Amino acid sequence: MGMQTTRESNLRSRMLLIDKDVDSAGELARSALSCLASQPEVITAPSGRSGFDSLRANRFDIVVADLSSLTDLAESAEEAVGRLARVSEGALVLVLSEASSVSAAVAAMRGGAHDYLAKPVTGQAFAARIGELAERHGKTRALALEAPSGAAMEGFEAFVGRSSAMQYVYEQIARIAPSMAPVFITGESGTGKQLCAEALHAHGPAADGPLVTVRCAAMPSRQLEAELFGIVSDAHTGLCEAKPGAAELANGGTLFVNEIAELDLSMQARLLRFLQTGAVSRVGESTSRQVQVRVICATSRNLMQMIKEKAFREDLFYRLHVLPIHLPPLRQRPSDIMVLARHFLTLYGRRQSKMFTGFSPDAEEALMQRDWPGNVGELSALMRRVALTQDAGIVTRALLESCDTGCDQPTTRLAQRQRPSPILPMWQQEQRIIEEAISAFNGNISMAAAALEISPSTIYRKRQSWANSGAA
Ligand SMILES: Nc1ncnc2c1ncn2[C@@H]1O[C@H](COP(=O)(O)OP(=O)(O)OP(=O)(O)O)[C@@H](O)[C@H]1O
Repeated sequence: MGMQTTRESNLRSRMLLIDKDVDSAGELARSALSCLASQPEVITAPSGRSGFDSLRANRFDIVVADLSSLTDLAESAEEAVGRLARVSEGALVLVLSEASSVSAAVAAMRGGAHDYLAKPVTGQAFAARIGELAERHGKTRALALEAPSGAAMEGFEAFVGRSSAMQYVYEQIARIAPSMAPVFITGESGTGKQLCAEALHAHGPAADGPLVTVRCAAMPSRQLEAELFGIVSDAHTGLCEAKPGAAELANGGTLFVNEIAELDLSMQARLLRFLQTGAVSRVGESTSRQVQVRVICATSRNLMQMIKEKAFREDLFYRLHVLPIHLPPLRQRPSDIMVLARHFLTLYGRRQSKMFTGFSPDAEEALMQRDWPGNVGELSALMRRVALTQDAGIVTRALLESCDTGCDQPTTRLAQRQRPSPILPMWQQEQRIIEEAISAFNGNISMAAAALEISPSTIYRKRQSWANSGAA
């Protein structure tokens, strides 16, 4: 049997589904795609070889292949997936397998698959995985995939955003909030780490207690110690006033230590002792008092690298890194950009008693093209300036550019899109970053992968594809 088209072809992206059981595969695709706002055209192929032929003849955006249907393509699963991946030309490759075996997953990833999913798969899980993959590989726009329309949450607590990456964050927060165990939030500056701590606290067992935040950046160690653990008054000089620290004030609630990487080694030792004993003693005090707090900490820095450089204690890291949450940068969830831009424009407009009706198409295009190194914080600041500068109505690109002068990252300003040359191809930059990480960890791929926040199998897969293309 040849190819079957299961949807009409006036749609933007195309998916190839290779499965010997074309009927159930088609059924899976139909139920999965009905969850997506924009539905790709689905072509099914009953064997590896027919799928391979379709890939050679047509361009696809997504390839989904059942591993057991590829046996006519090559003897080993790795080789079969490799052959498909090589003719897929930039498509996302997702491999399905009946058995959730580690070897099948490893073979698929080594062959060049972007991800692996064990069967049976529900339509919703399938759609969510494709959405995640598209986000991770920056293909959301190309694939015109949006988060599931019915199921997606517009936001969560103070978070705004309905991308699949943020759906995953909301789900993680809801899942881990009820525990008292420490949470470790990672994410670039402006991705919402403070909001995440607030949402965790609001949904946690200590929600009735206080949430006390300490921001460790740019504070002298002595002051930070007093800030965290409190201080007694100096009886001799009378210069300082007694005050409780954040750990004490958070008793019965949550202590949020933001920018934890800024703690020096002596403060790290002090925090570790506190986590081990639950006892707080103020600076200058010989006694201590017991407190009950949930600890959340956050960083935008690479702690694995700091541990390697002996700038951060490994034992403290593992004590804190119990429930990790990663907040994705805005550039990896482009479907949130305009949602957030409208949200902030309305918010700041209202504060100025101004009514904005939206953005001109070229303004939208400019916002969508920007990299947002300062993430949501940067977008929020830009919208605040727009609301202050313009009276009301439509926001144009020219206005955005004029408001962009105060941007912290001048190289990304809307008016200055041209980058320094030469620009290396993405794969070469990626190869350099990955190889540098591997050598920084003396060839230890697991540690390099952890530092880069990707899976080891991604590194293996990429190295394999560079070797195949002669780039290694
Ligand atoms: N998804 C979101 N929805 C709405 N507002 C957001 C979102 N993410 C971040 N913000 C807003 O962006 C700003 C920066 O967020 P926040 O301070 O939580 O980031 P952060 O990761 O803690 O940044 P930093 O590391 O710079 O402190 C805040 O005003 C926050 O309210």
